[in-house]
Amino acid sequence: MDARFLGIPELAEVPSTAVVVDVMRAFTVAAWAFGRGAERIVLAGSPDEALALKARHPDWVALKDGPPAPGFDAVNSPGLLRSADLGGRTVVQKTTAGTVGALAVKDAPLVLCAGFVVAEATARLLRARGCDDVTFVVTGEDGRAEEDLACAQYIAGRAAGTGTDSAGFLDRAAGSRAAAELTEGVREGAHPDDVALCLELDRFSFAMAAAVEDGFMVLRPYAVPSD
Ligand SMILES: O=C(O)[C@H](CS(=O)(=O)O)OP(=O)(O)O
Ligand SMILES: [Mg+2]
Repeated sequence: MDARFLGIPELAEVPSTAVVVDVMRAFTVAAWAFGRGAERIVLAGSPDEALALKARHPDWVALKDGPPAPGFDAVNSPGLLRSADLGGRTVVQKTTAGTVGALAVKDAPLVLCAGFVVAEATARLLRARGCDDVTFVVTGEDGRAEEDLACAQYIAGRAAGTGTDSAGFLDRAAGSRAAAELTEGVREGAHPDDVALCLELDRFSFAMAAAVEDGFMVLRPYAVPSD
């Protein structure tokens, strides 16, 4: 497999297959939302767009990163979301890195969003589709976020079938700046279990695929058959 690892500012062309990685915390949160029953996640381009969607659809669940904010129902924390009942709900998500990365590749024919919690399912889907040219979007810190790069490289290894061992990749993520900021309380809207939840390898068996629907980038769980 031909894999490249790019930060959001480096995305010059539309990739044929994009895997957008945000371990801490957007796509760990997205996976938990599906795990708690959400039907779909609309990826919003701005807080104002998220609030406008919420105003039009009061039953939708508006979520953004940072501290709790007026008009939003939830924050970007797996620890805080894991007990929510989201059965059948539509979630609107806006974050600093993850949702921005997915929107940056919205024209790609296949867009997967991933973190360690859906790593194997994502790799399995890449294998099943025979994707041999994959752009990994390393969303954090303009492509330098260690947790996202480690996860992207891990998924690439698994997709290539090289028998990649997870331990070193998870250690890199555990030692990342994002993990430290979450642990030290620098990032707002956090739960003490967030880092551990973001490092829970293959917590979920589905992958997550995003596509444009009615003008919006919509993320849905994707059941991947075992190979
Ligand atoms: O909520 C997060 O952890 C981050 C926010 S920031 O990087 O601390 O500003 O957003 P994400 O898009 O999930 O990386
Ligand atoms: Mg992040």
